[in-house]
Amino acid sequence: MNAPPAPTATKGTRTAARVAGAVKVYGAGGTAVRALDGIDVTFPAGRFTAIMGPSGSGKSTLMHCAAGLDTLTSGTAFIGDTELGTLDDRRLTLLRRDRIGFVFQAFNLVPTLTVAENITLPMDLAGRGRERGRGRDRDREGRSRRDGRGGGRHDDRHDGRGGGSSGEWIDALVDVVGLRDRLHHRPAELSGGQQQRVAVARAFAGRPDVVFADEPTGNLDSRSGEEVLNLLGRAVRQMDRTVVMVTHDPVAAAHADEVVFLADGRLVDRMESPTADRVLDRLKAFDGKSDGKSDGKGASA
Ligand SMILES: Nc1ncnc2c1ncn2[C@@H]1O[C@H](COP(=O)(O)OP(=O)(O)OP(=O)(O)O)[C@@H](O)[C@H]1O
Repeated sequence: MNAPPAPTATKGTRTAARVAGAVKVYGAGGTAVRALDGIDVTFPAGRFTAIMGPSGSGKSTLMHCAAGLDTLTSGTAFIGDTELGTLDDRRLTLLRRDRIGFVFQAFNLVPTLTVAENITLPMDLAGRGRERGRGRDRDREGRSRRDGRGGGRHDDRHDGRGGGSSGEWIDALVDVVGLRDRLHHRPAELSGGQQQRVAVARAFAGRPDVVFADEPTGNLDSRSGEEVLNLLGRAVRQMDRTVVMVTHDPVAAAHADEVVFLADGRLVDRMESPTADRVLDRLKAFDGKSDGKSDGKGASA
């Protein structure tokens, strides 16, 4: 077997998600809104990408269509090699469950379950034979790197460890999110930042192809928000995960490897290695342009 490539060599070479020619029109006739106006964008695996743009520029619509939560009016959306438009509702639901993680502004934890139970909930609901999940994941990732997740097969599901290599993964996640001493608490006993860290751990628990985060720090104070953003960054850089995050906040976007900018339903710019100041400057430039005539590429319904 070939030696696994160095992590940097794999960066940006696999595609976690992409849309091509993406158009989304809400409504019809005179009241139609063209929320996406022909977007081509690729979200590389193993990267943290932020989606930014003025209010109403189509960020959430892009995320929802890329994640299979909503359908495009025309164009295509892919998770890996799977074109979402070819899936019936059932297969789309399974794809979302098995291959995508979500983090929303509201933490959406189940109040009656412990932290550990919340983290493993999607896998438990799926009744995912951990064997099945593990095999699929291994097949997918084995191409690019050795996962080193083999191991014991004991199954103590609700202590946050789980069984076998999935358990080792959950175990590592619990440490990354810093929740080891909170595993048996209920969400109401946690701060907002801690609750969002549980939601982040839950999103990554099934080792999805990509985690989509929609304003994940919107309900948090800046310090807790910073912790959650650091966490997303660590998951990408230390655990080879993929994150696509919608945000209004240049400071949040600066945690990403790359920022894609939308304006009037179009992709207007990309920025590698962003800083908050550069992102802010770029947004100001849009504001100047979008007051009035946008940048000449404005969406028309
Ligand atoms: N369900 C809907 N029905 C009709 N129009 C919609 C719907 N959802 C979004 N829109 C419109 O589509 C456009 C893009 O909305 P979207 O929420 O994607 O933008 P956004 O960049 O995420 O905005 P914000 O930053 O304010 O959340 C807006 O003009 C919005 O009013």
